[in-house]
Parts: sequence; C-alpha cells; structure tokens
Amino acid sequence: MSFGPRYADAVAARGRLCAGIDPHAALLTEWGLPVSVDGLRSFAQACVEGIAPVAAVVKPQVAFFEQFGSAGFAVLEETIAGCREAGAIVLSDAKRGDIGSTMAAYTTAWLDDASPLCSDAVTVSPYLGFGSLAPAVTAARDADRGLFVLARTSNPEGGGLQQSTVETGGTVAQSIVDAAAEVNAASPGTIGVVVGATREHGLDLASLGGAILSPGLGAQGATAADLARIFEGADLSWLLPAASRSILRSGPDSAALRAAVEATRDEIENALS
Ligand SMILES: O=c1ccn([C@@H]2O[C@H](COP(=O)(O)O)[C@@H](O)[C@H]2O)c(=O)[nH]1
Repeated sequence: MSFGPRYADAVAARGRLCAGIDPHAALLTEWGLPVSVDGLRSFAQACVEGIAPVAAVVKPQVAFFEQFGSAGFAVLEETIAGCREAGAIVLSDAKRGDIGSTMAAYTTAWLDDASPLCSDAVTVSPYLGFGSLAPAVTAARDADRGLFVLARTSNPEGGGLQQSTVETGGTVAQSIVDAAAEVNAASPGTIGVVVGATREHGLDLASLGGAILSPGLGAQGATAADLARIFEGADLSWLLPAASRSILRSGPDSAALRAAVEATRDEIENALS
C-alpha cells in the first residue's frame, strides 16, 4: 500500500497525533536516568512501550541520538524497529537536504529496506531547491514511503527566508507547498509538508493532497485551539499535530506516557471536530 493510504489508515485507527521521541538531557535527568547511552536506551525503550502502541505517528528526533555517535545510532535503530513493530508509522526527524547525488545516499539511509535506519518517512529540507530532493521523491514513491518537507517552520527565525518572495510572486514556503502538491497529484500523500502551529502561516494548503505535520504544540506554546484557527480552510483530515516534550514530561512510567498521548490526541480531536 502506498504511503498516503497507509498514513490515512493509521490516523483513522489512532487519531491525529505525531508523538515525538526527543531524549533531551534535561528529560533524561527528570526521568532519573544518566545522560549517557544507557540512559538514552532506557528512555527510548520506555517510549517504545508507552507511546508507539497508541500514537498513529512516532517521530524520533535524530539529533538526540546522533549526539552519542555510533552507539546513539544503534539505539535509534532499535527504537525505529520497536516503534514499527508496535504498529506506529515512524517518521524520522533527520531534516536531510543536499545536492541530488548526496541526497540519494541520505535516501538509502532513511528509506531503503536494507538500511537499519529504514523508516516509514523522513523529514527533508528543500532549501537547496525542491528539485534537489528528486532522488528522495522517486525513492519514496517507489518504496511506498513518505517525505515531510520543511515549508513554514515553527521557530521564530524561519520567517525571513520562508516568507520571502520568489520570482513568480508567491512566498518561498508557498512554492514548496505547490511543488509538493504537484508530486501528490500523481502519487497521493507521498509528500507531506511541515507547517508550525506557533503562528499564522499564510499558506494555501487546499491542493496539497498530503499530510501537514504541525509541530509546536505544548512546549513551544501552541494549543489545540490554535490549530483549528490556523488551519481553517485546509483539509483537516491531513493535519498531523506534533508534540514531544509536553508528552515526554509524563515519563518514565509507560502507562503515564500512554495516558499523555491519549489526552493530547483527544484534546486535538475535540478542537478539530
Ligand atoms: O518546524 C519545526 C520542525 C521540526 N520541529 C521538531 O519537532 C519537535 C518539537 O518538539 P517539542 O518538544 O514539542 O517542542 C522537535 O523535535 C523539533 O526539532 C519543530 O519543532 N519545528
């Protein structure tokens, strides 16, 4: 099954929420774990047990594993496999982007079955030009996997670049949404976009035909009520709000993590209904 219908099935079964696995040092300490590879492994294991069986999409933040080098990557591999086994769609938040020939290698790392990091989808940066993502677009389509392309990010610094105007008159962010929509017209749901929940985005998302990952809930200040306002007019069935720290602060108990996922999801579903 291609990524779009698979994603739609997961969200229909589990609700609209992407739960992040972001093992910040501060969270490891709050959970009573050492800031070490052993602490990282225990943290990730608790997330696999508490979050992955209930969240539609789980998003490991690669940076927090990468900071421990090869041992951290080994924990990430186990985490990806464990989350997929628990039935979650795994979106690895790696934000890769480079010239096309290098992009092909990133694509092998994150989307090829033979790779131990293979995920259902990966975040990518289009700021070397959307066309530079072509190897990833082709591979995602051929392997029934997904890409999530940064369009209008949740951080305050993104606007200067993302809101600037391109030759054709629209914003850079809108040009990325439009390029994603063009791919999705032939291959529905292959390309999602990232649009933060923290502010008005000014984008026309009506023709996207793919998921809208919206980080910023909780720790960055956005609320479920903000989502309904900011995404008015978009096809809300594609909206995928994301939260990490606000859920993870309930750990390390697996049952408490599970309850935090369910409460966040219910709040979102109520606000969007
Ligand atoms: O625009 C973006 C793109 C990605 N992120 C990532 O999402 C999570 C948010 O974590 P919180 O703890 O819920 O703030 C994190 O991994 C970011 O790197 C984003 O926040 N904004």
